[in-house]
Amino acid sequence: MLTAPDPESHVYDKPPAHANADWTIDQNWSAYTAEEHATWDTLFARQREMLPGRAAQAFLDGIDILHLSQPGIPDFEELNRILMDATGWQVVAVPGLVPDDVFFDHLANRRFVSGNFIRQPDQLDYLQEPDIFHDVFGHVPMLADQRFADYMEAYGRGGLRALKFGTLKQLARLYWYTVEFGLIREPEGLRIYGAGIVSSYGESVFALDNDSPNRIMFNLERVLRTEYRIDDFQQNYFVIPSLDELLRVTVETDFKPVYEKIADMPDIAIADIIESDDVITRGKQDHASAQSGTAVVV
Ligand SMILES: C[C@H](O)[C@H](O)[C@H]1CNc2nc(N)[nH]c(=O)c2N1
Ligand SMILES: N[C@@H](Cc1ccccc1)C(=O)O
Ligand SMILES: [Fe+2]
Repeated sequence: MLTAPDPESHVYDKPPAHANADWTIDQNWSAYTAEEHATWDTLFARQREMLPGRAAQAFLDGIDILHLSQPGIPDFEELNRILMDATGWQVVAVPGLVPDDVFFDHLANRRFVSGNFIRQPDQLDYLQEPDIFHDVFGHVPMLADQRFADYMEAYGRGGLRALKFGTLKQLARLYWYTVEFGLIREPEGLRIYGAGIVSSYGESVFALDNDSPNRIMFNLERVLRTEYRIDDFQQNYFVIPSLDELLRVTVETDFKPVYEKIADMPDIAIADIIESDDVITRGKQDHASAQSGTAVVV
């Protein structure tokens, strides 16, 4: 069984005994039970029904290129043969959240880290930490796209730089609002490509159709300054005009002067709209205001 009975059990401060020095472990694919494979199939079937007309073209292409519609939890050995061939990326298993420098180093070397455990059948809709469904179904299809593959590698290098500059908080917001919760404008309309959206049944509808969140055209400085919440659907989504444009303003831009410029500027609160915003939808924010309790803001 590769399950997560206790969320705490997947957070470590040094590699656990069964892990390698770079925190990777064996996926141990043959240990998945029939029930665990069935959980993957249930999640997959639900999402694939949702995604036509919602997911970005690059994401849909990735599902096909990687043969992800085969039943059962993917075996990384098989998946990596195709992924390596497509873009030179690999998926490696880790026991849970790994430290920032380890995470960035893997990305910079075209290795995407994935949890090897899958959520329990009573956690289909919500999970605190990334399991293999989020990590593989959510993230890996985009890695079959050459442009996104280059973006993620450059992000890893950028992460190692940000650690030196003390700007991790700002750079992590870029990951959040693109890799995890990004929207893209395609000829037929807005589409989702962020892994946190595409792997979520509820958010894949909410992010596009609900009138609660803001949808704002992507602007680098703006995103680096914007707080985010980790406990509920997002209150802001940022829309990139294309993957080429995302690469132009990130991979081809030196962030050092950007970090210096925004160092003196205030952070932007989660749902605020600022004057320079190119707003697509001004959200009513009724979903957020209906929730009790305070948001966990980062
Ligand atoms: C910004 C920071 O590096 C980021 O949150 C990292 C930390 N460690 C991680 N570890 C795993 N396994 N997966 C992740 O997505 C991350 N994210
Ligand atoms: N170009 C950025 C790094 C980066 C690349 C791609 C995505 C995100 C960040 C820097 O100079 O630090
Ligand atoms: Fe993720």
